[in-house]
Amino acid sequence: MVVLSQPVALDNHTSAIPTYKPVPVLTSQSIPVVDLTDPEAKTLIVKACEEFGFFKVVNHGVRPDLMTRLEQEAVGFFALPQSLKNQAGPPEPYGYGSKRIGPNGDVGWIEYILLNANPQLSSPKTSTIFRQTPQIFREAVEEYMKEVKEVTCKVLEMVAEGLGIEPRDSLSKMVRDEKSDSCLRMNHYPTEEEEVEQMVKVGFGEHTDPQIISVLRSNNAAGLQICMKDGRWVAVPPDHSSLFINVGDALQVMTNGRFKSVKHRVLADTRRSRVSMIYFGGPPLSQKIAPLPCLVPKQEDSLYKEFTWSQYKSSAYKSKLGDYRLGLFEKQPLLTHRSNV
Ligand SMILES: C=C1C[C@]23C[C@@]1(O)CC[C@H]2[C@@]12CC[C@H](O)[C@@](C)(C(=O)O1)[C@H]2[C@@H]3C(=O)O
Ligand SMILES: O=C(O)CCC(=O)C(=O)O
Ligand SMILES: [Fe+2]
Repeated sequence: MVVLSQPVALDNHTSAIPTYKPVPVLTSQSIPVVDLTDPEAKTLIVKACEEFGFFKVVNHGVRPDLMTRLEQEAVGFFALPQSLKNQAGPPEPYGYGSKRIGPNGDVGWIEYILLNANPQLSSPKTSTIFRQTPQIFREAVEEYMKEVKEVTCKVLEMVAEGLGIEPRDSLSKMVRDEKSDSCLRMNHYPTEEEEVEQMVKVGFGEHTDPQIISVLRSNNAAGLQICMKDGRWVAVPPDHSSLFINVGDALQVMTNGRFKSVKHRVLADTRRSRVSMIYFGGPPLSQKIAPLPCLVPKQEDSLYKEFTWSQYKSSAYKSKLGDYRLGLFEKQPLLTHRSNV
């Protein structure tokens, strides 16, 4: 496995995809695994969210054939001629994108499709994606999203129970809401013919996900790494039959920092193509986000200002991938002692 030293070269083809000389990183045996059918699951989830902001889920209930079918459809789309794929881009923010991530100059060794989870809000570009391939792709997306949304809500209900938040659907109802601003991303980290020996490319630079939680499924190609509390990077062994959960910024705020949104990245192994699909469980745009009163009995202990998801999202889209987006929404610490000078 690898960690990054300083970038040693820039890819001249795409101008700025950082390429690094690999140095060893830990491969984690210690990433928590939660069996959703375990009666202790809620306690284990809370512990994992506090310690890592990340965990793996087994017995999640998403049918394996749905995951495989969506992966195959995505692979079929990514195999189309570049000119056809480009008709579905550039993403704004939904649609097909290649190498550029977001609107502020971030790049990676990646191509992707970003879809709004709400079919009523699908953009003309999204429709173009489906026009390139048979109807089966649209169906695979819809069926997968239905089941992965259930897992998302189940995990959020377990979080609520584990933290003693009432009612138990306080968090999950934001994702179940028909106006929920959730999205699905399918990422493809391609192989490269001309392999530069002993180099890794940044597929998706380090960042936290802005939403409540993200639910990730990938094929068996490695690449995902998470950052531990002490700053060390840990490689996550891929497992195509499991799902991986990330705590997002909105959940960090609602738990008043008890859960931390996990910093993560993908370092592409250009000998093996990685395909991942991530469901980002988000609240409605008008949803107010603030520490939950039951977790912060004294208002003055609240670490964050209240904001709407719409405000956070606009702010996120003005930021670069690696920026600390929550900084703007933190309360200033109260000065308890005045100096006489
Ligand atoms: C650089 C950016 C891409 C991103 C929007 C942003 O300005 C900052 C957050 C990025 C991120 C990370 C998690 C998800 O992949 C994503 C869809 C999201 O909601 O926030 C992406 C955004 C994107 O690629 O549009
Ligand atoms: O592709 C992956 O494995 C992770 C990508 C990711 O973090 C994201 O899309 O936000
Ligand atoms: Fe992410």
